[in-house]
Amino acid sequence: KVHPDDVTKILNCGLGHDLMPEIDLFYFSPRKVEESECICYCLMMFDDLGMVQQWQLKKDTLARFLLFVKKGYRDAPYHNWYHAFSVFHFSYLVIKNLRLVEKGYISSLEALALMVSCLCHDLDHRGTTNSFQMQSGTELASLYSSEGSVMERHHLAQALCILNTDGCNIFDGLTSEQYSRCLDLIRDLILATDLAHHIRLVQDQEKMATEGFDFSNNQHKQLLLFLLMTCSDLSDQTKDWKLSRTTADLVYQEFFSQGDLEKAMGNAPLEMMDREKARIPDLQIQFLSHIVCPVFKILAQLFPEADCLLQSTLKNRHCWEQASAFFARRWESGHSSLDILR
Ligand SMILES: Cc1nc2ccc(C(=O)N[C@]34C[C@H]5C[C@H](C[C@H](C5)C3)C4)cc2n2c(-c3ccccc3Cl)nnc12
Ligand SMILES: [Mg+2]
Ligand SMILES: [Zn+2]
Repeated sequence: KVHPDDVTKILNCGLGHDLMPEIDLFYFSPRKVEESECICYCLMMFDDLGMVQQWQLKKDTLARFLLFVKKGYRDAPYHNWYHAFSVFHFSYLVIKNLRLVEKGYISSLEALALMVSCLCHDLDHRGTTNSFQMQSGTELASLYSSEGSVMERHHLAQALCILNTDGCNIFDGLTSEQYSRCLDLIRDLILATDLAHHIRLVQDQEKMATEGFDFSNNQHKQLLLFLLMTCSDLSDQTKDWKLSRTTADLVYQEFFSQGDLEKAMGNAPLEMMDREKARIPDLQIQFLSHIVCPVFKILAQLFPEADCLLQSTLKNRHCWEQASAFFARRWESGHSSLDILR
Protein backbone atom coordinates (compact mmCIF):
# COMPACT_ATOMS: atom_id res chain seq x y z
CA LYS A 1 0.00 0.00 0.00
CA VAL A 2 2.97 2.32 0.64
CA HIS A 3 5.79 2.17 -1.92
CA PRO A 4 9.43 2.49 -0.71
CA ASP A 5 9.94 5.29 -3.27
CA ASP A 6 7.19 7.25 -1.51
CA VAL A 7 9.24 7.06 1.69
CA THR A 8 12.49 8.23 0.08
CA LYS A 9 10.62 11.06 -1.71
CA ILE A 10 9.37 12.28 1.67
CA LEU A 11 12.80 12.06 3.29
CA ASN A 12 14.35 14.15 0.51
CA CYS A 13 11.55 16.72 0.35
CA GLY A 14 14.08 19.34 1.43
CA LEU A 15 11.56 21.56 3.15
CA GLY A 16 14.15 23.52 5.10
CA HIS A 17 13.40 25.00 8.51
CA ASP A 18 13.20 28.40 6.85
CA LEU A 19 9.52 27.51 6.33
CA MET A 20 9.08 27.18 10.09
CA PRO A 21 8.03 30.81 10.75
CA GLU A 22 5.06 30.25 8.42
CA ILE A 23 3.97 27.15 10.38
CA ASP A 24 4.18 28.96 13.72
CA LEU A 25 1.53 31.61 13.27
CA PHE A 26 -2.02 30.82 14.26
CA TYR A 27 -3.32 31.86 10.87
CA PHE A 28 -1.21 29.34 8.83
CA SER A 29 -4.04 27.49 7.14
CA PRO A 30 -3.11 23.82 6.67
CA ARG A 31 -5.75 23.48 3.96
CA LYS A 32 -3.55 25.49 1.54
CA VAL A 33 -0.65 23.00 1.76
CA GLU A 34 -0.05 20.60 -1.15
CA GLU A 35 -1.03 17.00 -0.25
CA SER A 36 2.51 15.73 -0.90
CA GLU A 37 4.08 18.43 1.30
CA CYS A 38 1.77 17.73 4.25
CA ILE A 39 3.86 14.79 5.39
CA CYS A 40 7.09 16.79 5.19
CA TYR A 41 5.45 19.43 7.39
CA CYS A 42 4.45 16.72 9.88
CA LEU A 43 8.06 15.48 10.03
CA MET A 44 9.28 19.06 10.53
CA MET A 45 6.81 19.69 13.36
CA PHE A 46 7.84 16.54 15.24
CA ASP A 47 11.49 17.54 14.66
CA ASP A 48 10.96 21.17 15.66
CA LEU A 49 9.62 20.09 19.06
CA GLY A 50 12.69 17.91 19.58
CA MET A 51 10.63 14.72 19.53
CA VAL A 52 12.64 12.96 16.79
CA GLN A 53 15.76 13.37 18.93
CA GLN A 54 14.18 12.70 22.33
CA TRP A 55 12.20 9.58 21.40
CA GLN A 56 14.70 8.28 18.83
CA LEU A 57 12.01 8.42 16.14
CA LYS A 58 13.58 6.95 12.97
CA LYS A 59 12.79 9.29 10.06
CA ASP A 60 12.03 6.53 7.55
CA THR A 61 9.72 4.79 10.07
CA LEU A 62 8.01 8.12 10.78
CA ALA A 63 7.65 8.84 7.05
CA ARG A 64 6.16 5.39 6.41
CA PHE A 65 3.82 5.73 9.42
CA LEU A 66 2.64 9.15 8.17
CA LEU A 67 2.04 7.78 4.66
CA PHE A 68 -0.10 4.95 6.08
CA VAL A 69 -2.04 7.41 8.26
CA LYS A 70 -2.67 9.71 5.27
CA LYS A 71 -3.86 6.71 3.20
CA GLY A 72 -6.02 5.64 6.15
CA TYR A 73 -8.39 8.58 5.62
CA ARG A 74 -11.23 8.49 3.11
CA ASP A 75 -12.24 11.45 0.92
CA ALA A 76 -15.25 12.46 3.02
CA PRO A 77 -16.18 16.15 2.60
CA TYR A 78 -14.90 17.11 6.08
CA HIS A 79 -13.52 14.06 7.93
CA ASN A 80 -10.55 13.54 5.59
CA TRP A 81 -6.73 13.75 5.79
CA TYR A 82 -6.79 17.56 5.70
CA HIS A 83 -8.90 17.62 8.85
CA ALA A 84 -6.41 15.31 10.59
CA PHE A 85 -3.46 17.39 9.36
CA SER A 86 -4.99 20.67 10.58
CA VAL A 87 -5.93 19.15 13.97
CA PHE A 88 -2.34 17.87 14.27
CA HIS A 89 -0.95 21.29 13.31
CA PHE A 90 -3.07 22.99 15.97
CA SER A 91 -1.80 20.59 18.66
CA TYR A 92 1.77 21.47 17.54
CA LEU A 93 0.92 25.20 17.85
CA VAL A 94 -0.47 24.97 21.38
CA ILE A 95 2.37 22.72 22.61
CA LYS A 96 4.91 25.17 21.14
CA ASN A 97 3.26 28.53 21.81
CA LEU A 98 1.85 27.77 25.28
CA ARG A 99 5.17 26.03 26.18
CA LEU A 100 3.14 23.21 27.78
CA VAL A 101 6.09 20.82 28.33
CA GLU A 102 8.62 23.43 29.54
CA LYS A 103 6.04 24.78 32.01
CA GLY A 104 5.24 21.27 33.28
CA TYR A 105 1.57 21.16 32.29
CA ILE A 106 2.16 17.96 30.29
CA SER A 107 5.12 15.56 29.98
CA SER A 108 7.03 15.18 26.71
CA LEU A 109 5.55 11.67 26.36
CA GLU A 110 2.05 13.13 26.73
CA ALA A 111 2.93 15.75 24.08
CA LEU A 112 4.05 12.98 21.69
CA ALA A 113 0.88 10.96 22.37
CA LEU A 114 -1.28 14.09 21.91
CA MET A 115 0.18 14.86 18.47
CA VAL A 116 0.01 11.25 17.25
CA SER A 117 -3.59 10.99 18.55
CA CYS A 118 -4.55 14.15 16.60
CA LEU A 119 -3.16 12.65 13.40
CA CYS A 120 -5.02 9.36 13.92
CA HIS A 121 -8.18 10.52 15.75
CA ASP A 122 -10.60 10.21 12.75
CA LEU A 123 -8.93 7.38 10.76
CA ASP A 124 -11.24 5.70 8.22
CA HIS A 125 -14.14 8.06 9.05
CA ARG A 126 -17.15 7.45 6.77
CA GLY A 127 -18.76 10.88 7.21
CA THR A 128 -21.52 9.50 9.45
CA THR A 129 -22.15 9.84 13.21
CA ASN A 130 -22.13 7.36 16.09
CA SER A 131 -25.94 7.42 16.30
CA PHE A 132 -26.11 6.60 12.57
CA GLN A 133 -23.91 3.52 13.16
CA MET A 134 -26.25 2.31 15.94
CA GLN A 135 -29.54 3.11 14.19
CA SER A 136 -28.55 1.51 10.89
CA GLY A 137 -26.73 -1.38 12.57
CA THR A 138 -23.44 -1.01 10.66
CA GLU A 139 -20.63 -3.55 11.13
CA LEU A 140 -18.82 -0.97 13.30
CA ALA A 141 -21.90 -0.79 15.57
CA SER A 142 -21.94 -4.58 15.93
CA LEU A 143 -18.24 -4.40 16.90
CA TYR A 144 -18.34 -1.46 19.34
CA SER A 145 -21.88 -0.29 20.19
CA SER A 146 -21.92 -2.01 23.60
CA GLU A 147 -19.17 0.38 24.83
CA GLY A 148 -20.38 3.50 22.98
CA SER A 149 -18.17 5.94 21.00
CA VAL A 150 -18.42 3.53 18.05
CA MET A 151 -16.50 5.63 15.50
CA GLU A 152 -13.78 6.63 17.99
CA ARG A 153 -13.15 2.98 18.88
CA HIS A 154 -12.76 2.26 15.18
CA HIS A 155 -10.35 5.19 14.70
CA LEU A 156 -8.29 3.81 17.61
CA ALA A 157 -8.30 0.28 16.16
CA GLN A 158 -7.08 1.66 12.82
CA ALA A 159 -4.28 3.61 14.55
CA LEU A 160 -3.08 0.54 16.46
CA CYS A 161 -3.23 -1.49 13.25
CA ILE A 162 -0.90 0.99 11.50
CA LEU A 163 1.50 1.01 14.47
CA ASN A 164 1.64 -2.80 14.19
CA THR A 165 2.40 -2.68 10.46
CA ASP A 166 5.98 -3.61 9.47
CA GLY A 167 8.31 -0.61 9.55
CA CYS A 168 5.63 1.72 10.97
CA ASN A 169 6.10 1.39 14.72
CA ILE A 170 7.40 4.90 15.49
CA PHE A 171 7.52 4.02 19.20
CA ASP A 172 10.08 1.21 18.96
CA GLY A 173 12.68 3.52 20.57
CA LEU A 174 10.59 3.77 23.76
CA THR A 175 11.05 1.52 26.80
CA SER A 176 8.26 -1.03 27.32
CA GLU A 177 6.89 1.10 30.18
CA GLN A 178 6.88 4.28 28.05
CA TYR A 179 5.35 2.30 25.14
CA SER A 180 2.40 1.00 27.20
CA ARG A 181 1.89 4.46 28.79
CA CYS A 182 1.90 6.03 25.30
CA LEU A 183 -0.68 3.58 23.94
CA ASP A 184 -2.90 4.10 27.02
CA LEU A 185 -2.74 7.85 26.36
CA ILE A 186 -3.55 7.44 22.64
CA ARG A 187 -6.55 5.25 23.57
CA ASP A 188 -7.91 7.79 26.08
CA LEU A 189 -7.20 10.78 23.80
CA ILE A 190 -8.86 9.33 20.67
CA LEU A 191 -11.92 8.22 22.71
CA ALA A 192 -12.03 11.76 24.19
CA THR A 193 -12.80 13.19 20.71
CA ASP A 194 -16.40 11.89 21.02
CA LEU A 195 -18.22 15.15 21.77
CA ALA A 196 -20.79 13.26 23.87
CA HIS A 197 -17.80 12.21 26.07
CA HIS A 198 -16.54 15.82 26.16
CA ILE A 199 -19.93 17.09 27.33
CA ARG A 200 -19.69 14.83 30.39
CA LEU A 201 -16.31 16.39 31.31
CA VAL A 202 -16.75 20.06 30.51
CA GLN A 203 -18.08 21.04 33.96
CA ASP A 204 -15.01 19.50 35.61
CA GLN A 205 -12.83 21.37 33.10
CA GLU A 206 -14.62 24.65 33.92
CA LYS A 207 -14.13 23.97 37.64
CA MET A 208 -10.42 23.32 37.02
CA ALA A 209 -10.09 26.62 35.13
CA THR A 210 -11.82 28.69 37.83
CA GLU A 211 -9.96 26.96 40.72
CA GLY A 212 -6.63 27.24 38.86
CA PHE A 213 -4.56 24.39 37.45
CA ASP A 214 -3.11 22.17 40.20
CA PHE A 215 0.19 20.71 38.90
CA SER A 216 0.11 17.97 41.54
CA ASN A 217 -3.44 16.89 40.59
CA ASN A 218 -3.36 14.05 38.03
CA GLN A 219 -7.07 14.53 37.30
CA HIS A 220 -6.31 18.15 36.28
CA LYS A 221 -3.52 16.91 34.00
CA GLN A 222 -5.85 14.39 32.34
CA LEU A 223 -8.67 16.97 32.00
CA LEU A 224 -6.19 19.35 30.34
CA LEU A 225 -5.12 16.69 27.81
CA PHE A 226 -8.77 16.00 26.92
CA LEU A 227 -9.41 19.76 26.62
CA LEU A 228 -6.45 20.08 24.23
CA MET A 229 -7.83 17.24 22.07
CA THR A 230 -11.26 18.92 21.86
CA CYS A 231 -9.70 22.34 21.14
CA SER A 232 -7.60 20.81 18.36
CA ASP A 233 -10.59 18.97 16.87
CA LEU A 234 -12.58 22.25 16.82
CA SER A 235 -9.65 24.48 15.86
CA ASP A 236 -11.06 25.48 12.45
CA GLN A 237 -13.51 27.63 14.42
CA THR A 238 -10.59 29.72 15.76
CA LYS A 239 -9.53 30.71 12.23
CA ASP A 240 -10.90 33.49 10.01
CA TRP A 241 -14.59 33.66 9.06
CA LYS A 242 -14.03 32.33 5.53
CA LEU A 243 -12.38 29.12 6.83
CA SER A 244 -14.83 28.65 9.71
CA ARG A 245 -17.77 29.04 7.31
CA THR A 246 -16.20 26.72 4.72
CA THR A 247 -15.72 24.11 7.44
CA ALA A 248 -19.38 24.40 8.45
CA ASP A 249 -20.31 23.91 4.79
CA LEU A 250 -18.27 20.69 4.63
CA VAL A 251 -19.65 19.38 7.94
CA TYR A 252 -23.23 19.98 6.76
CA GLN A 253 -22.47 18.24 3.47
CA GLU A 254 -21.73 15.16 5.59
CA PHE A 255 -24.71 15.72 7.88
CA PHE A 256 -27.17 16.23 5.00
CA SER A 257 -25.87 13.18 3.10
CA GLN A 258 -26.44 11.18 6.29
CA GLY A 259 -29.92 12.68 6.57
CA ASP A 260 -30.69 11.66 2.97
CA LEU A 261 -29.51 8.12 3.81
CA GLU A 262 -31.66 8.01 6.95
CA LYS A 263 -34.73 9.16 5.01
CA ALA A 264 -34.04 6.50 2.34
CA MET A 265 -33.91 3.93 5.15
CA GLY A 266 -37.24 5.16 6.53
CA ASN A 267 -35.69 6.82 9.63
CA ALA A 268 -36.43 10.47 10.47
CA PRO A 269 -33.08 12.37 10.67
CA LEU A 270 -32.26 14.95 13.36
CA GLU A 271 -33.16 18.46 12.21
CA MET A 272 -29.44 19.32 11.86
CA MET A 273 -29.09 16.38 9.44
CA ASP A 274 -32.18 17.30 7.38
CA ARG A 275 -31.37 19.57 4.43
CA GLU A 276 -35.08 20.52 4.21
CA LYS A 277 -35.30 21.72 7.83
CA ALA A 278 -31.79 22.70 8.98
CA ARG A 279 -31.06 26.41 9.43
CA ILE A 280 -27.25 26.38 9.32
CA PRO A 281 -26.64 29.85 10.80
CA ASP A 282 -28.90 29.09 13.80
CA LEU A 283 -27.36 25.62 14.25
CA GLN A 284 -23.85 27.11 14.10
CA ILE A 285 -24.76 29.76 16.70
CA GLN A 286 -25.87 26.89 18.98
CA PHE A 287 -22.75 24.80 18.25
CA LEU A 288 -20.44 27.76 18.93
CA SER A 289 -22.38 28.88 22.01
CA HIS A 290 -22.80 25.47 23.65
CA ILE A 291 -19.59 23.69 22.61
CA VAL A 292 -16.89 25.78 20.89
CA CYS A 293 -16.78 29.09 22.80
CA PRO A 294 -16.99 27.43 26.25
CA VAL A 295 -14.01 25.21 25.38
CA PHE A 296 -11.81 28.12 24.23
CA LYS A 297 -12.99 30.18 27.22
CA ILE A 298 -11.58 27.46 29.51
CA LEU A 299 -8.33 27.40 27.49
CA ALA A 300 -8.07 31.21 27.69
CA GLN A 301 -8.69 31.12 31.47
CA LEU A 302 -5.83 28.64 31.87
CA PHE A 303 -3.56 30.36 29.30
CA PRO A 304 -4.21 34.11 28.83
CA GLU A 305 -2.01 34.08 25.70
CA ALA A 306 -4.69 31.86 24.08
CA ASP A 307 -7.33 34.59 24.47
CA CYS A 308 -6.98 35.41 20.74
CA LEU A 309 -8.45 31.96 19.99
CA LEU A 310 -11.52 32.64 22.16
CA GLN A 311 -11.94 36.05 20.49
CA SER A 312 -11.89 34.40 17.04
CA THR A 313 -14.64 31.95 18.00
CA LEU A 314 -16.76 34.79 19.41
CA LYS A 315 -16.21 36.80 16.22
CA ASN A 316 -17.26 33.83 14.08
CA ARG A 317 -20.38 33.38 16.19
CA HIS A 318 -21.19 37.07 15.66
CA CYS A 319 -20.85 36.57 11.89
CA TRP A 320 -23.37 33.69 12.09
CA GLU A 321 -25.72 35.93 14.08
CA GLN A 322 -25.59 38.52 11.32
CA ALA A 323 -26.11 35.81 8.69
CA SER A 324 -29.04 34.46 10.69
CA ALA A 325 -30.71 37.87 10.93
CA PHE A 326 -30.23 38.33 7.19
CA PHE A 327 -31.66 34.85 6.47
CA ALA A 328 -34.59 35.37 8.80
CA ARG A 329 -35.75 38.08 6.41
CA ARG A 330 -35.17 35.86 3.35
CA TRP A 331 -36.71 32.75 4.95
CA GLU A 332 -39.85 34.83 5.53
CA SER A 333 -39.85 35.56 1.81
CA GLY A 334 -39.16 31.89 0.92
CA HIS A 335 -35.44 31.75 -0.10
CA SER A 336 -33.21 29.31 1.84
CA SER A 337 -29.81 28.88 0.10
CA LEU A 338 -26.56 30.02 1.74
CA ASP A 339 -25.33 31.36 -1.60
CA ILE A 340 -25.15 34.95 -0.36
CA LEU A 341 -22.34 33.88 1.97
CA ARG A 342 -20.05 32.90 -0.96
C1 LIG B 1 -18.77 23.28 12.23
C2 LIG B 1 -19.19 22.10 13.04
N1 LIG B 1 -20.48 21.97 13.39
C3 LIG B 1 -20.90 20.93 14.15
C4 LIG B 1 -22.25 20.84 14.55
C5 LIG B 1 -22.69 19.82 15.39
C6 LIG B 1 -21.78 18.85 15.82
C7 LIG B 1 -22.21 17.75 16.77
O1 LIG B 1 -21.64 16.70 16.77
N2 LIG B 1 -23.20 18.06 17.67
C8 LIG B 1 -23.65 17.13 18.72
C9 LIG B 1 -24.88 17.76 19.39
C10 LIG B 1 -25.36 16.87 20.56
C11 LIG B 1 -24.25 16.73 21.60
C12 LIG B 1 -23.02 16.10 20.94
C13 LIG B 1 -23.41 14.71 20.41
C14 LIG B 1 -24.50 14.86 19.36
C15 LIG B 1 -25.75 15.49 20.03
C16 LIG B 1 -24.05 15.75 18.19
C17 LIG B 1 -22.53 16.98 19.77
C18 LIG B 1 -20.44 18.89 15.39
C19 LIG B 1 -19.98 19.92 14.57
N3 LIG B 1 -18.65 20.04 14.15
C20 LIG B 1 -17.52 19.28 14.32
C21 LIG B 1 -17.37 17.97 14.99
C22 LIG B 1 -16.53 17.87 16.09
C23 LIG B 1 -16.34 16.62 16.69
C24 LIG B 1 -16.95 15.49 16.21
C25 LIG B 1 -17.79 15.58 15.09
C26 LIG B 1 -17.98 16.82 14.47
CL1 LIG B 1 -18.96 16.92 13.07
N4 LIG B 1 -16.50 19.90 13.73
N5 LIG B 1 -16.93 21.02 13.18
C27 LIG B 1 -18.26 21.11 13.43
MG1 LIG C 1 -14.13 12.20 15.35
ZN1 LIG D 1 -12.08 15.22 14.14
